[in-house]
Amino acid sequence: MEEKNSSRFKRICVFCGSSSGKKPSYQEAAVQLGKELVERKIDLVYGGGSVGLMGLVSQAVHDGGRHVLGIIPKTLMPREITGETVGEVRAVSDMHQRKAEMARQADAFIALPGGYGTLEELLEVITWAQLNIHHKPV
Ligand SMILES: CC(C)=CCNc1ncnc2c1ncn2[C@@H]1O[C@H](COP(=O)(O)O)[C@@H](O)[C@H]1O
Repeated sequence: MEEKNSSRFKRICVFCGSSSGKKPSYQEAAVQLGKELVERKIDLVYGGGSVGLMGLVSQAVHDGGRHVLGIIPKTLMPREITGETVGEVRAVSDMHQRKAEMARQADAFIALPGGYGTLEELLEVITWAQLNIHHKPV
């Protein structure tokens, strides 16, 4: 069978909810996106949580054997990590550093459903693109 890759993206940043959301379709989409990244041989960078949609997408990518890089402020660890996280977890000092590091590590950005946090992260990378701070697809 022909392989789906080779994507021009090595690692994609996914922004998504720290909760699972109201509709099962959100959870399905998170798992489906994770599998799609695996199929295209793309690694993941994300906010590092094990909760909600963040947990689902990171688990799917990790289960498929791709590298998962989670970037999380130390202070958020008790709140957004329950049990084990998958892949590599990098602790940073604050939210700004987290977003900067996620943006630096990614070749492109994808947002799934989420709350204010997801919206804020997405809008930041959109405005950074508008300001020519980066030229990565959102
Ligand atoms: C309204 C506003 C601009 C608030 C600023 N607040 C935030 N800024 C940046 N990241 C956040 C903020 N709130 C939550 N996050 C992060 O965004 C991720 C998704 O959160 P959410 O479930 O979509 O929520 C979580 O990892 C969370 O730590």
